[in-house]
Amino acid sequence: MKRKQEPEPVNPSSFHCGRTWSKGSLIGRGSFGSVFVATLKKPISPNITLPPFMAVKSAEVSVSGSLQREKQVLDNLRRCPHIIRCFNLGKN
Ligand SMILES: Nc1ncnc2c1ncn2[C@@H]1O[C@H](COP(=O)(O)OP(=O)(O)OP(=O)(O)O)[C@@H](O)[C@H]1O
Repeated sequence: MKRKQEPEPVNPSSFHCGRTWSKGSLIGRGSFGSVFVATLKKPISPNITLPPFMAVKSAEVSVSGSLQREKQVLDNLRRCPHIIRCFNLGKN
């Protein structure tokens, strides 16, 4: 059986709010952050395909450790088709 090709990691320095994507309306709030619609403005590179609409979680720097752990869990589960992919983690 052929294994699905690993998605290329997104370079954090090229994933900018305002340049690469723009923040839209609030979708919901969780224990340590708020989630907004994110709309892709322009492709990062021809090799990396991002969806036209994504969800972006915004939180205070004080809880950035929790976001990092959440990304780690999502990265570990990236081959599961039922788990969302975390494209990037960054400061704005
Ligand atoms: N990838 C996503 N796509 C669409 N909606 C999302 C996505 N992630 C989160 N949401 C929405 O935003 C809300 C808040 O999400 P968040 O991950 O911050 O917290 P939670 O997982 O619901 O709760 P908690 O942080 O307490 O575990 C969710 O309940 C959901 O409605």
